[in-house]
Amino acid sequence: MSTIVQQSWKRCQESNLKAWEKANDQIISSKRIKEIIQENHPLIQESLPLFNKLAPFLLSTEHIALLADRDGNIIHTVGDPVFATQAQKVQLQIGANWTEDYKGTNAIGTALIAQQPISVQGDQHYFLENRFLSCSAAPIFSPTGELLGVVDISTRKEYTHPFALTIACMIAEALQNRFLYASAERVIALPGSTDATSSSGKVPLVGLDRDERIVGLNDLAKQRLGKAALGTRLSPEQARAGRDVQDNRQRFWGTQAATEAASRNCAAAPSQKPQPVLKPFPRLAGSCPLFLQAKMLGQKAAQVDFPVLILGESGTGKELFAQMIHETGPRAQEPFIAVNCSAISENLIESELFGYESGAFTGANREGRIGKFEAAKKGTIFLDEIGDMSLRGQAALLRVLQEKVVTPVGSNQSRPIHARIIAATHRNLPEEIRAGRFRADLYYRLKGVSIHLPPLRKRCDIIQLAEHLLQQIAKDQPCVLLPEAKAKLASYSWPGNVRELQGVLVQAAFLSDGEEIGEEHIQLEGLAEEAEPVHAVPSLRESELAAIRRALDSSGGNVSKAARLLQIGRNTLYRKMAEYQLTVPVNQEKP
Ligand SMILES: Nc1ncnc2c1ncn2[C@@H]1O[C@H](COP(=O)(O)OP(=O)(O)OP(=O)(O)O)[C@@H](O)[C@H]1O
Repeated sequence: MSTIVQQSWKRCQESNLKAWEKANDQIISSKRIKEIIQENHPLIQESLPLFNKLAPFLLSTEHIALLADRDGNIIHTVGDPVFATQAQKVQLQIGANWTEDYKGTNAIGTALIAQQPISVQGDQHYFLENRFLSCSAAPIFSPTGELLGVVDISTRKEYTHPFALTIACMIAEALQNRFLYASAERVIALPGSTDATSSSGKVPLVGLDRDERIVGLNDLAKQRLGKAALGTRLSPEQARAGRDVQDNRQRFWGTQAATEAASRNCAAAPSQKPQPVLKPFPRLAGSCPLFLQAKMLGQKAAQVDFPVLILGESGTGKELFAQMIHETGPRAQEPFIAVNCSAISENLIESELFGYESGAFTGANREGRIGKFEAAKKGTIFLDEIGDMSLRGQAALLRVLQEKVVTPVGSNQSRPIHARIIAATHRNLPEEIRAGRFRADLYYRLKGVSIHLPPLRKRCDIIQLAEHLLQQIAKDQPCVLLPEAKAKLASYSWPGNVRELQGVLVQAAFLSDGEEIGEEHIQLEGLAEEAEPVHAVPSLRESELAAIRRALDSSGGNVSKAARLLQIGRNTLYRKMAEYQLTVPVNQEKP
């Protein structure tokens, strides 16, 4: 174990965290997540292009990349949905806090404290439940040296990759450079940057303001000049010898991919290529970060021709999503043909998909019929419920994907196909593959880009979505949701997702017979009482109270120690204890 990890374990033990117990698994409230995302807007803004560039490479590798703010809150993730689902079981997801206080030794929390890049592998995690993970994190600093957050790459411990830490460091460094470019009038590379340092792709960069004062340094420049150089002027010799690089930042990226990302997204670079314009998905409503993340992937997928696999529970909007990808892409003028694979009987699947010749089988149309692939022409074929397709159908489909031709039943002439393929399923395909019900080779062919649509119960924008749907339902007579109705909608678990919400709202609009929808008009399936509260998110006050109780427990009533654990001042803690009417037993109270 590295010293950093050992020190972290010691901190966890001193804080009385029990490795075998469940780690604190609170997810912050959706309102607070929105605030945190707002507060970290520049960090997210700068990170998005890098994360988006990385995302396709993570897709089939069971890796995810995460961005956490300086307080350890996860604010953005991309990567393989299969691993993302496993990671969610230990709250490695947006809205969770991964500081050591909550999650013990882990890459995000420990990198924040150590302020250094770190890998935490399997058993090095403090909590037993996290020991299936392998995580590598690198802190992100502003050009003036403040800690802004952490980039983390995580996977299962069996898939540990030695480059994960390097990639996390590269992203953190790239982000730092982006901030430097954004904050400085001019950026120069210090002399000597073409020697030994350049082989590592690193260059000492100095950001200068209009008066030629140093306003930012990257790590290497900080090592050279010292942090005290901030606010001073470079010596005339240094300034003369420095190379102006404001327009050449792509040199500082180690990889071609990163180079492209840099040149595409660097706001200040005159040589900037235009950003690919992502077209809006007009009919898809929602503002939840989980949903927006999926939407952004969909918008990007619309611009390219890769196969797309949309995953999500029934009623989450998979078909509508596929339509949006089609309608906003270059094939929009061509047909969109949806096929429900679960509704076609096994022996008709070939004739449905590939067509048949006249007299191919009893009951067939006399003239024959073209199949769905040909009907889609140069448009999109949407294979819904692909997880329910028979193994025979899968074998036939795989052949078509490999050979790009179809042979109608009863014919020996194959015909080329040109349609783009989007598939969707509510099933867990890796599990289906393990059970022998789905072909792995077909899965990998279909999942060029996989997009996971969150179930409604995990979304924090239910009310916004409800209001959007209501507008569509009651076009002529606008309806308003009263606060109690909103509360009822927000506290239901929505097993039928958006489709169920739509149905409930149609009924509510009908029952209310007027402009206002009250609680009594919202008729749920009677599951509400059993259902977990949506998101199981405690309020901010509840979380704060729980954190304070826990800190006091861990510190055995020592208020100073509890305040340190909470990273607040002792007086603040006393004030909050008074506010929550918390007392420490007299015999336990220590200064
Ligand atoms: N984000 C959204 N904004 C507006 N309407 C939505 C959204 N998501 C889903 N819907 C609506 O919800 C209904 C169900 O969506 P859709 O049929 O696309 O779901 P699905 O996941 O394909 O369902 P299934 O798996 O059962 O086929 C549709 O009427 C769709 O228009």
